[in-house]
Amino acid sequence: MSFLEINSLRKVFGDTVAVDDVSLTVEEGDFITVVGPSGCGKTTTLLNVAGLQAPTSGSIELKGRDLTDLPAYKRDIGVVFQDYALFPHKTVAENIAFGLKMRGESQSKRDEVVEEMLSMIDLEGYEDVYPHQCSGGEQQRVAVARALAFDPDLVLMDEPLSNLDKKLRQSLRTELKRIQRETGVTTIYVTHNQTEALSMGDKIAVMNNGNLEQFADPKLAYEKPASPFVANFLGQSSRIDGTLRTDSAPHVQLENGAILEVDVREGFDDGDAVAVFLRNELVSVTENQPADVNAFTGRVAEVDYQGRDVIYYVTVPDLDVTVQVSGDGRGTVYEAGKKVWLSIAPEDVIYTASEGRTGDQKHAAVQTSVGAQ
Ligand SMILES: Nc1ncnc2c1ncn2[C@@H]1O[C@H](COP(=O)(O)OP(=O)(O)OP(=O)(O)O)[C@@H](O)[C@H]1O
Repeated sequence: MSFLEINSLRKVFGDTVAVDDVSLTVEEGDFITVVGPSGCGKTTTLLNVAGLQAPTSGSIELKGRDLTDLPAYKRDIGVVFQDYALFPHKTVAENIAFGLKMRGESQSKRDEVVEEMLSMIDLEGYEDVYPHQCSGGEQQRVAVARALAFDPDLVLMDEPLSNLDKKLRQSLRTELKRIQRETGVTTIYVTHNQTEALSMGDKIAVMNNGNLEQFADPKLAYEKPASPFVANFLGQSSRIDGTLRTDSAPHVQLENGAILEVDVREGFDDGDAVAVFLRNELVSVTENQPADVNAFTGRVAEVDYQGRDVIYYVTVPDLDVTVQVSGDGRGTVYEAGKKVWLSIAPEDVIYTASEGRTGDQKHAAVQTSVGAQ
């Protein structure tokens, strides 16, 4: 039995299937990130776990207890939602102590916990301050403290950092991870930001269209995606379709006859239709022909200089696609029209079982990921 078990969760609103069929098991102390494009069912999943919505079907068990008929306030679950604002007319201390007060804890116990929480979120001395006197980042830290103060079994966070600027979001990410490590509280964290999901999660759940596409260690999901959707969603890459050949030099045979050497992935057989994803940071771009096996010549079609990095869109006739690659912005920056060589090591070539091709995919070879920030 796992700490949290979500079994075949389904939630339908009229004609809309918000969550189709999601099953997920979470171990105690884990920090799980849930990521996926807008409307894929992340928030609905969380609301059902929190008890703020009732599932159409399926069940949720926490510590072996079926939560289905348990109201939200009896679930021992702390929530931090993007629009779940602090109580504006209560001080920071009163906000943090709210759950404890509801439980009938004494004033001295509440004061003790508030002090402990304020120290944890680095806001000592903020007891009597009101939310409107706090910055956005401070308010979110107070919201986290409020969710943790009553020592919940589980904490659910829905895009808690999305209203903050990039720099603050990065520092709060680190802080949230530290707080979670210190408290050891099992946490489910929803975001549409892939970097956040990969960097924060002990495990990452990738959702699409109300379903769970992959639930795995972030590195595994990034390097061995379970589906073309996951490969495309986690990271920037260019897609090419072909057929896997697992003879002496394993390779993917592309439709135009070109060959990309690859490592063989467990579970794949000779003749499988595969979708190859060239991660833009794993493709090298050079002026001279490299000695590597997977080397292709092409022409720079577009240059996107970003300071430290430079992104090139290189048209490669042999691969029949425009490949997106990142180069070093600090060195020589190639101009549009320049002839260059692209190469990628066989072990860096990512592929998944192809979901069946449509005519559109061939022409949409440059796949930028959705929602990257
Ligand atoms: N109360 C509701 N009534 C009707 N439809 C809803 C309701 N809540 C969600 N939906 C629909 O269910 C689907 C999933 O929504 P949900 O909010 O769970 O997605 P999400 O992945 O959290 O999206 P976002 O990242 O934009 O917050 C969407 O199509 C949404 O419009």
